[in-house]
Amino acid sequence: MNAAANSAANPPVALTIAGSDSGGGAGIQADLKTFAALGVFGASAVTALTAQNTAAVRGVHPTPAPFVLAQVEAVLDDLPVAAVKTGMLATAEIVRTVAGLAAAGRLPRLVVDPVMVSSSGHRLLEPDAERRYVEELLPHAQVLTPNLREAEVLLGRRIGTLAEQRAAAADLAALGPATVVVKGGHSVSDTPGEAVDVLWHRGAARELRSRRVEGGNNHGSGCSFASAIAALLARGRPVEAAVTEAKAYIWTAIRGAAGWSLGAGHGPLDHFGWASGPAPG
Ligand SMILES: Nc1ncnc2c1ncn2[C@@H]1O[C@H](COP(=O)(O)OP(=O)(O)O)[C@@H](O)[C@H]1O
Ligand SMILES: Cc1ncc(COP(=O)(O)OP(=O)(O)O)c(N)n1
Repeated sequence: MNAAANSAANPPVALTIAGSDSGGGAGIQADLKTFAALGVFGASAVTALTAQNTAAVRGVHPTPAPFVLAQVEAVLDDLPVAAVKTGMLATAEIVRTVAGLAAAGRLPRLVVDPVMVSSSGHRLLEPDAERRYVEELLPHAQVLTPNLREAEVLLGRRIGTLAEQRAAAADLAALGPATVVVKGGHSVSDTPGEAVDVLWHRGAARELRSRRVEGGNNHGSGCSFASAIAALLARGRPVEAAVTEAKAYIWTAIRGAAGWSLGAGHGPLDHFGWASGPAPG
């Protein structure tokens, strides 16, 4: 079957290239839930197994890079993938493999979430893979979505204020991605009470502001935000609309889970709006 063809009767298809979170809150599990919630059929290539729950990452078992390639090619050779999201890439070899696919033009509407460290503090990317992101993968990203800490690593400098967050978005765009969102879930000092993301698009910075939801259930918020952007791109939204709608989606998902007590650590999100609709079961 021709992977580029998609009948009008079919749902849009998106692919996530990311790690598995056994706890179900982040990684491919969050990505596939987000795709489904936004009306997109999700395919996946698993870059690593993690033994993880809401409180800790207990172990990481990366996939050999050639097998990541085999998964991605199996999907691309068969399904009409309209957008791709990358998350935890784990090793320098996997970053190189994904960058090679992107350079060959095989990853449409590529959203890169440069996952490096979990909120529980565990490394999810080999340190020597950080340079490869900058040199090999970022030039092919359509949208880049670092959190503040990841933006600091990619640029090699501290980001402590909103002005610095805005400058970071511009400087990251200069590395190649057409659009950059520097996420503010881990707030800079001058935006208390708010989650302020900075969107760099078409040469200008814009702030996407929302009230900060208190309660601490935000495990997988970065994964789900990037997946929402990819899903909305797969549905044909222009980039700026996709990012704005993804911000609204993630706020609702975080707020919906604010009263949940799933797990002893940072709990997962309400991807399907269960808190505001009929309760499951
Ligand atoms: N407590 C919160 N209240 C509202 N929005 C939040 C909160 N935490 C994160 N967000 C939003 O969720 C998205 C993911 O951000 P962030 O948590 O910084 O990413 P990551 O999970 O990669 O660290 C962003 O749009 C951010 O503004
Ligand atoms: C397998 C896996 N991938 C990514 C993450 C990080 O998730 P993210 O949404 O970026 O942030 P936190 O949930 O860690 O705040 C992960 N933990 N596991």
